[in-house]
This record gives sequence, structure tokens and C-alpha cells, in this order.
Amino acid sequence: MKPVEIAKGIYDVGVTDWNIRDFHGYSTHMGTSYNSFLIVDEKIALIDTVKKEFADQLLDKISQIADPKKIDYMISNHTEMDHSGGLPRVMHRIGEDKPLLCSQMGEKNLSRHFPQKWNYHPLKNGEELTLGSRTLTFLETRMLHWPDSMFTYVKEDKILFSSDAFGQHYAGYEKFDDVVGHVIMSHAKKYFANILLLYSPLILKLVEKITKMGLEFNMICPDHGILWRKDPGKIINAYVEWSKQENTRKKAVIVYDTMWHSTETMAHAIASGLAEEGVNVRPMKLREWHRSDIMTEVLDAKAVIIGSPTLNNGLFPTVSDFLTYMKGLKPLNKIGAAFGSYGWSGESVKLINNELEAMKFEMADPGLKIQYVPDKAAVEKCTELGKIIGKKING
Ligand SMILES: Cc1cc2nc3c(=O)[nH]c(=O)nc-3n(C[C@H](O)[C@H](O)[C@H](O)COP(=O)(O)O)c2cc1C
Repeated sequence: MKPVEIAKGIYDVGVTDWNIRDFHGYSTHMGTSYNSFLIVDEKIALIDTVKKEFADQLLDKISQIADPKKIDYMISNHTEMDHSGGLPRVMHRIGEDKPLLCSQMGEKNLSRHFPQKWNYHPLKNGEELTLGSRTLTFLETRMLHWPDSMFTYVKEDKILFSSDAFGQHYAGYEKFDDVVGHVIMSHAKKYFANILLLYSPLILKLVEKITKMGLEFNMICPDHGILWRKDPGKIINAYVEWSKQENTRKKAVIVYDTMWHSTETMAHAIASGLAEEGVNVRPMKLREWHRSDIMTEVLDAKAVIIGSPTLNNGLFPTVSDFLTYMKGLKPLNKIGAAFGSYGWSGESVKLINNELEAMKFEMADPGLKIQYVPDKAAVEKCTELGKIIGKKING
């Protein structure tokens, strides 16, 4: 792929990783891209690099525009290795003594990744750099999503280079929101649900801060996926809505696993009770769905109902896995309930309740456990539980 001129003298020189399916532990349906931006002015700056194994592709693209040795500034918006892994190759080519601009935490974190004694220029929040006709402003966005994260804003072009924020794991020749269309929102949603959800309060503060500063955006350029040029407000509004977690949709997700289908029978009966109450419900079996796909559904669900058989006095391992994962992502304002089949000791429901209560879910019911295979009466109890949860969602 050739470099794409996204505005006069500003190029996306990033690379596409078509086949990546597991991105630090969650699934990508469509690969991803590692975006990197070259700004050619009186001085030349490169914003972010790419994964180590793609560094030569990045350098090839840069060379189509300018000799890499002519790059005056290397800017690192984020230390994570999908953006910094190419730094050793790039610094070697552009000159080891070239200024490497990053946040103050960026300097600390980069030096914990790379032994090279680069010419670090740690930046203060709001610090500016003039490239000639353009001014770059650096905005610290600590913990969005790492301590080192920052944005780079080009005043004159009103372009925000937003690092991992507003990204999506999407690989394609379409580079812009208006070309790819609305389908991109499902990728942006999955990315938010799995990477940013836990920082929702910080996101709301950041959007408020940016609004107060009166920053305007002609384009938002994240480090993954497409660039927002037609409607940058669309992704900002979506982030605000997702971060508020008001969960106004009548939607429930039933997350479960099963060995002999008893817990599954319960899941489907609970689902039919919810459906009777007009709730949009999705039963999702953990060994069929990746935890990150389930989390995407959880993002805008009002209720999350978890089912597990009892196995060796505990939870089925995939259920523990999911509860650990969801707990870390800190979803807010959810209704919860637990269910499961058991043989003799039946600990699973209590264990799930403990976890959901620790996550401050509003419990709809003490939970339902059924011994071995659910009979007709047990199935009715499950449907009843679905209705109880449905009424709570409606009420
Ligand atoms: C290897 C194994 C270990 C089990 N351990 C327990 C246990 O410690 N306590 C219990 O109540 N039931 C235990 N059971 C019984 C299951 O919970 C029971 O068969 C249940 O109906 C399975 O539900 P499922 O069909 O949804 O998998 C165990 C079952 C298996 C296969």
C-alpha cells in the first residue's frame, strides 16, 4: 500500500496487519492497522511507529515521501509496542541523536522497553512545537489507556492524532469513515468495550476538557483503523454515550457454559422469560464466543446473567475467566443474576453472586440452582426468573 496524503503535506505511512486475529488476548475479526503519520513542513516529524516486524514497511513508505534521515523529530504518543516496536529501526535510520518527543511518563516507560539512550524530550501538558507553518500541541491523556498516553494536535489543520483513542481493529484499503461507512462503528464499539471501558470516567472528563478548550476537529486520526474525517463528532459522541453507561436499552446478555447441557437448558428458558417481557436477549455460550465478543454485547446491556455448572466445588473455568475479564473492565449500572446446574454440592451460583456483587451489580434475584437435568417444573422456574429480570429491566 502507498502512503496516503490525508491533508496537504501530512501522510499516513502506517501499515496493515491483515491476518492478526489475537490482539493482546482479544479477537480481531478484520485484522488491524498500525497507523503512523509523517508531517512534512520546514521541519519533518513522524508520529508513532509500528510493530517491530513491520518497521521496514514503514521506512519504505516514508522513503517514498522523504529520505528518513531528513526527519527532524520523532514523536511517541504511546509506549505500547504496536506503536513503539519500530523505534529502534526507525531511530537507527533517521539518526540516533534526533529528538524523541514524548510525555514525561513516556520517557520513563520507553526507557523500560528499550535500552538505547535516545535523545528524549519529555513534554509538559500543552507544550507546543513549531514545524514551520504548523504548530503541534501535545496533550497529556494519562491512563487513556496507559500512563504515557498523549495526543498531538495540529492547530492549523485542526487534526488530532489521538493515539489509541477512537481506534478500531480494522484492516482495509478504505482509510476514512466516509469510505468505509457505518459498519466501522461495530469495530469501534468492540475496541471501546475491551480496551477503554474501565476508563469511562476519565474519558468523560477528557471530552469536557477538550470542549472547554474549544478545540475543533477537521479530522481525528487514531493509531488503529480508519481516520475520522467526514464526521469526527460521531466517534466523540459514541465515546460519550458508551462512557456514560446509562444502559437505556432493554437488552440482556446471558453468559454461560455447560458440560451436559443442563445449564444451557436453563439459559434458554431464562432467555424466553426475558423475551416475554420484551427484552432483547442474547444467550452466549463461552466456548462458542470469545470473551471480547461477549464484552462488546455487555457494553450496552442493562442486565448480565451468568450461568455455570458446579465443577469440583467451583465454577466452570471459562466462567471464571469471563468474570475475571469483565471485573477488570469495570462495567457500571448493570442488573445481575446467577444460575446453574449442579450434582451434589452446588457452589456455582453463590460464587457467581459473590463476583457480581463485588462488581456492584444490582442483583435481580438470589439466583437459581437446579440439581442435574432440569425437569418441566425447573424449566418453568427458569422462565419465571427471566420474567423477574425482565420486569426489573422494564421498571
Ligand atoms: C468432573 C465433574 C465434576 C463435578 N463436580 C461437582 C461438584 O463438585 N459439585 C457438584 O455439585 N456437582 C459437580 N458435578 C456435577 C455437575 O455439576 C452436574 O452434572 C451438572 O448437572 C452439570 O451441568 P451441565 O449439564 O450444565 O454441565 C461435577 C460434574 C463433573 C463432570
